[in-house]
Amino acid sequence: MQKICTQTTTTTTTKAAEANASSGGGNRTKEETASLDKKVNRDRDIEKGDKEEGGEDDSNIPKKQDDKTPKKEEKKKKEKDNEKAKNEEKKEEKKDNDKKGDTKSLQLNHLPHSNKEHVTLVLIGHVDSGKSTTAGQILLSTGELDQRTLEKYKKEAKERGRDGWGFAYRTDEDEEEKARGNTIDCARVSFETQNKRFTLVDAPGHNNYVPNMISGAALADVAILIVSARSGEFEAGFKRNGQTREHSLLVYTLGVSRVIVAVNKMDHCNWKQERFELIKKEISSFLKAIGFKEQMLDFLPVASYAGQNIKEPLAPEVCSWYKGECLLGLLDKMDKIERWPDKPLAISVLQRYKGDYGLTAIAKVESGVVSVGDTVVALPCNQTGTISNLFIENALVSHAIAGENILACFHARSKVILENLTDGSVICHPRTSFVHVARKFRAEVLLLELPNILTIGYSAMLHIHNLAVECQVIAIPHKIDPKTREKSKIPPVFLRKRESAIIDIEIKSDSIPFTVCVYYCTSLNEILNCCFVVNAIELFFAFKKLSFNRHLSKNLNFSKKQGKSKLSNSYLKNILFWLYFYSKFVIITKNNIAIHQHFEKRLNFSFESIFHISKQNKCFFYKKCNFHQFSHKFSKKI
Ligand SMILES: Nc1nc2c(ncn2[C@@H]2O[C@H](COP(=O)(O)OP(=O)(O)OP(=O)(O)O)[C@@H](O)[C@H]2O)c(=O)[nH]1
Repeated sequence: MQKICTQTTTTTTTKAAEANASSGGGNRTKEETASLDKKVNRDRDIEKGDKEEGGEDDSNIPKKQDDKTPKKEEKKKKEKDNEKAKNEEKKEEKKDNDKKGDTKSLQLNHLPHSNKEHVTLVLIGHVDSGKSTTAGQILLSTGELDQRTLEKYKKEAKERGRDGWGFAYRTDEDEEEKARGNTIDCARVSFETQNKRFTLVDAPGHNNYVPNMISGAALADVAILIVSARSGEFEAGFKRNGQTREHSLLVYTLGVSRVIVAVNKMDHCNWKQERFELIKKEISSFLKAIGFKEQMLDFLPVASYAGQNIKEPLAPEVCSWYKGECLLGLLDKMDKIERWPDKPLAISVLQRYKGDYGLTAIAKVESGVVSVGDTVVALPCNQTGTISNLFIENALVSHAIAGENILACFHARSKVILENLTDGSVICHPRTSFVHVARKFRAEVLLLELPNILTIGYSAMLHIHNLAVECQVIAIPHKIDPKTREKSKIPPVFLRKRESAIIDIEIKSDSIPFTVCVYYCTSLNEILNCCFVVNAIELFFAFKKLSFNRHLSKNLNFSKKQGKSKLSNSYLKNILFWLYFYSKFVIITKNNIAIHQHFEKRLNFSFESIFHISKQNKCFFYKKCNFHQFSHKFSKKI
């Protein structure tokens, strides 16, 4: 899963970074080109340094003025000397930086568009509902795709016998994707509206590529759910195992709270209001049942292929009953996403590579601010490094705040190395008290659509951010009464569908430990208040609550009986767990061999710690305690 996704993002982002690095061609925006030109010119100035001493830079100082008065001449001379000294300084600094692989002196202080809020969107929905077409149409409407290129795509699609797939070729660039007419990997593109900047992730809709979709959606803020209004297509996507349902569950558990439902292909039903209302009613009640709040849902009819209701409101002769915003209008007017720029730094790493700027992480700033020159620590490898360069949308920046998707480059002298900066790692400032590495944790779960039962011993894969690790349910200390919310005193032997319980999870010993950022919130309920989802075939279950309990050792209540579960392994099939970390969930899937092997290759860490929690000033602070101490206490209790 991760491998495939890596390729896509690396090709888009790496290429861009490399293009910048070499100051070569590439698909840059005007601002990027301007900033790079600036940088190159400055480089040249510095290189020329000595030569300019000979008076070549006098062209900037009109000679006539110099001759006017001796005072002025003196002043000019002084200025010139100062400039020379500055050039010398810059030259030295640059030499030094070049040696270190650091280009701090070349940084831009601000992005040209930094006053606009950045939002990451993910396009989700059943296969062929029109996600890629919508992405193409959005890019065309915002000037990120030109008509000529689109015509080329359309022609190519026609030649391949896929007339109508032209728009999709903007994001489905891969040969296989074009040949199949399906998105396989998540593609990332950027666009801007009047008030906002967006990164748009086009996720695959096909059932086979759900892991790719999870990876792509892991860092999204808002989802655009594309539902086809075409007769039979909506029904197929919305049936029990359809991806309209599955993707909605996934994004919810990945922490997305806002969904824009675009009912697409309205041209197929002649813009009939009844069809739209029926779809709206069904999807709305389903999304609310998952846990989305009504006020966070928007519905609009569109016909992406013709670009109707994407950039411009609908003409009355096309559709007289819809009076709301068009898609780009809705996106532009969306409420600000809550961010934590003033909290400690936490950057989740999507992927990493070694490029012209050295070790580079493709990442998202989840909280805090990161600046060029910052000393940071990567977890779980616990290796330090210095940020030498930061890129946002291919532009060099001096800092990046919460919410931004970045390329973070490490100084050549950094201790952190490529092999250890695994996907899903978290970068934070050293000695931060809220990012931790763990092997064990406790969570409250609600089991939805569980065909059989759940007992101690479930083996599964845990996904957090972009990381997947193997884990196991090691205890079910309490069942929770759905009405009173009281915890049972006796540990249940097993759990059934729709039951809620406290369970303890352990990361398997040969697996990479995972890094947990505990986001700040105003009350414990806030951190714990979430919903959870279960899918019938996949047998998902969700951790409703994450509670790194202060008295974990006291509360833990392993039962020897439970340990000797009579249930056979046949029950332990394809599980997906969801664990919520404020706005982030962890997903656990069982028997995902590809992921397992992928991680096994690089698993050589051994962090053993659990959390203790205390509450101070409306924030949560965690102290690590040694796992062995914990086990000791625990075994004493037994
Ligand atoms: N009539 C009509 N067809 C559309 C519309 N939007 C998309 N299509 C067609 O639907 C088909 C699938 O579109 P895609 O954009 O590839 O669908 P997708 O959801 O990205 O597909 P996957 O990524 O493979 O899940 C193409 O033939 C499009 O031309 C629309 O508004 N009206």
